[in-house]
Amino acid sequence: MSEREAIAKARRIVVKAGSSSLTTPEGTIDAARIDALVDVLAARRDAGTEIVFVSSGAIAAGLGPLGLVRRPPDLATQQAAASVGQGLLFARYTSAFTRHRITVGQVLLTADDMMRRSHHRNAQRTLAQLLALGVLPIVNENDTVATDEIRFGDNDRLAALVAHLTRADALILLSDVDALYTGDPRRPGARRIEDVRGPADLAGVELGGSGRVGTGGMVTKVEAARIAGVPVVLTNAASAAQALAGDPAGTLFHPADGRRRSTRHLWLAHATTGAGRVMLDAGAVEAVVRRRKSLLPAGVTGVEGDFAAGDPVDLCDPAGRVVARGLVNYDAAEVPELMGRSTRWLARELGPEYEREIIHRDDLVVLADEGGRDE
Ligand SMILES: Nc1ncnc2c1ncn2[C@@H]1O[C@H](COP(=O)(O)OP(=O)(O)O)[C@@H](O)[C@H]1O
Ligand SMILES: N[C@@H](CCC(=O)OP(=O)(O)O)C(=O)O
Repeated sequence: MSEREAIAKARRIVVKAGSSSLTTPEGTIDAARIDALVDVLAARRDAGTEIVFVSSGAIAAGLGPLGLVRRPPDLATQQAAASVGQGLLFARYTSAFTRHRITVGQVLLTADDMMRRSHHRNAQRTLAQLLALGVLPIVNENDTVATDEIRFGDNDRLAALVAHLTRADALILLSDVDALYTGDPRRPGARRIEDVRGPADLAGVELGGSGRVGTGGMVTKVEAARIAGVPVVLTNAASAAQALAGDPAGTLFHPADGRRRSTRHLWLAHATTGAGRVMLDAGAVEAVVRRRKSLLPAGVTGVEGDFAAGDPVDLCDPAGRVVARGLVNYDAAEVPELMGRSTRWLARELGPEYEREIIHRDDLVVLADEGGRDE
């Protein structure tokens, strides 16, 4: 079965629509386009496929009501716009889907919900229960509380992680361009790309920035396709029906073979940046990278940055190369006192709570797997 056929037959699909497909240049909801898209999603739902809809547009839809003409640069005004726009957006979805007798449920996620184990399980359970109850979940980032440090910003990577979280069979990314091009299609000479089977198909492709109201441009869409682990179609909202039907619309990203990684690990590897750096000696690199062990204080030689317990941090080898990323169990200020010490010594001298590892192996992702990263 081809991947297009697999999309046509998929039992569960995540569909993501970008701000530019849902809002007008005046910063209001584009009711006609929303209704048209809802008709397409409802038709596929009625045919028996579970749909999880990831909708951007909260910030863009809040601009008009606040008298703003363009996306504000500061986070506080973006958060305020999202607060206004998300309510309007969801009200529109509720009435549009109700015409099809489909009940919708609003799910607002933060990056933490993808990363921290307890939050992650919670989000997974909620989405599974909504689907089990026949509800169509409509997901967005919880922009009103997301701060710059813990923010996805774009919904492309969020949609890819939601595809993992819900074990969807396919991901459809709807934008204001009908496909991926060899360069920004607003400039002459850009050619359309039908299929992306691996990094070689992206060699020389210029992944430009976003359009009028979107975030991330093509970079985050290609990143989303890389981490989704299922077939991904990138096209415009007007071609949503063809994309869902498995017809040749937009660009098809074929999933890479190989083991599927957990959503949390994908998030750590692809969607976070380290809040600081922890330097490892050669023995610790060997333990973490080769033997997939937890990072113990004994193998730490230094620390940089001002992170707090629970933050993602980069782990560097003695040459300064980032080899792994993980959720750290200590604040940056605590680490120097623990470095080079055995956990037994620390427990005896400082108390049993210091027996814990710097990073537990379940909270670690080895970036050397990805060919390493020099940062
Ligand atoms: N190589 C490329 N192929 C297609 N579109 C591109 C490319 N480089 C940049 N773009 C631009 O990316 C924009 C879509 O990204 P974005 O504005 O973030 O969309 P959305 O709001 O749908 O997420 C398009 O308007 C397009 O002009
Ligand atoms: N969560 C944000 C999404 C930000 C954004 O612009 O995303 P996108 O249009 O998908 O590139 C919102 O609803 O405004």
